[in-house]
Amino acid sequence: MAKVTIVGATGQVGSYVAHAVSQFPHVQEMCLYGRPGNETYLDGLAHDMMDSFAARGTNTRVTFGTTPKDLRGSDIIVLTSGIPRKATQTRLDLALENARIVKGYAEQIGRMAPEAILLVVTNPVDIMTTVALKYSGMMPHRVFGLGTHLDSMRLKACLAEFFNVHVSEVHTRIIGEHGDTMVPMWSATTVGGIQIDNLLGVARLPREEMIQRVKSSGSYIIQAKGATVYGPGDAIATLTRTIVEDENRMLTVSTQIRREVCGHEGICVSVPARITRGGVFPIAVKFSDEEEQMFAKSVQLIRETTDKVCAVLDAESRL
Ligand SMILES: NC(=O)c1ccc[n+]([C@@H]2O[C@H](COP(=O)([O-])OP(=O)(O)OC[C@H]3O[C@@H](n4cnc5c(N)ncnc54)[C@H](O)[C@@H]3O)[C@@H](O)[C@H]2O)c1
Ligand SMILES: O=C(O)C[C@H](O)C(=O)O
Repeated sequence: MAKVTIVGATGQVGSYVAHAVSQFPHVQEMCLYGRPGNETYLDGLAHDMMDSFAARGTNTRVTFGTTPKDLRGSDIIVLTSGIPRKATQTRLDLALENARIVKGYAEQIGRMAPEAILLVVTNPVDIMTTVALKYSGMMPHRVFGLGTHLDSMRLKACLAEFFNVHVSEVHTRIIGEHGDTMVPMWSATTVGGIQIDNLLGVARLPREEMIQRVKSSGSYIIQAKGATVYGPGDAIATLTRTIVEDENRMLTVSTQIRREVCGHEGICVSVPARITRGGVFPIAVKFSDEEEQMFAKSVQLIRETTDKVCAVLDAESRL
């Protein structure tokens, strides 16, 4: 049984995730965590969720908190606090402002719940995952980011539509940055268990167009309705369930890589990783030459931005 805490529960993504995750049988307590001053909102949210659970027959206990001691006893913490981008911005535009928010929460979590597993959602997620890892002082396998799991699901939806099959027939993965330098792993893409290059219809597959659609999906949805909620929310819920129920799945999430991935190390970026109740562990994989080159560019961009952001945070801490 597990206590799951959603930091940023007053936000659009946080509140949806809290509701979605509470349905899983092993979630005993759902703690809605927010900033001091938001107690009334959080209490209202807790009551609204309890009504929903009564209607659905869910037995999860809902609590809320705004002070660090409320984080104690958490098995999984999902960090969604931060500014969302406007349709005209890139995720990288949010880096410094959100890094300050993530640093503050990471320090609290590192003090109050160092044994929890921390799932970072705040954008730009790869950079925020390194910030969370660094300032929480937690073990690398206990801190990971949503990364390209959402992008992989978006590509899966495009492929299912193109091949006119149920989504469960499609397996595909995207690695690298949750952003413009993301890398589709066509080498690991199958439909009905068949590698796509062996499918006769594949010649017509508009690969570049599909990847552009995945890359622009977030900004398209933000422009149309203000925020992406259900896509990320259910991607986060899947990852949380994978941990709580110890499903031992291999998914692409942002995790600190060591030299096992193309010789890069010391940065959080999405690669295939084993996700268990004990934590998240990157897997040594051989990529195609093209994937490896594209992945190197993605790592370089993330590293440059992460270094800049951490230098500012460190300078501010010394003031
Ligand atoms: N990684 C992904 O795929 C993904 C998907 C969706 C959203 N996101 C990111 O998640 C974050 C939240 O998105 P949202 O749509 O829920 O936004 P939202 O505006 O609805 O919610 C923001 C949350 O952050 C909190 N917050 C804002 N400023 C804060 C501060 N200075 N200190 C502490 N808390 C603060 C708010 O109280 C609220 O709980 C954004 O950074 C967004 O880009 C990431
Ligand atoms: O695009 C965004 O800013 C939100 C999120 O990263 C997404 O891809 O839905």
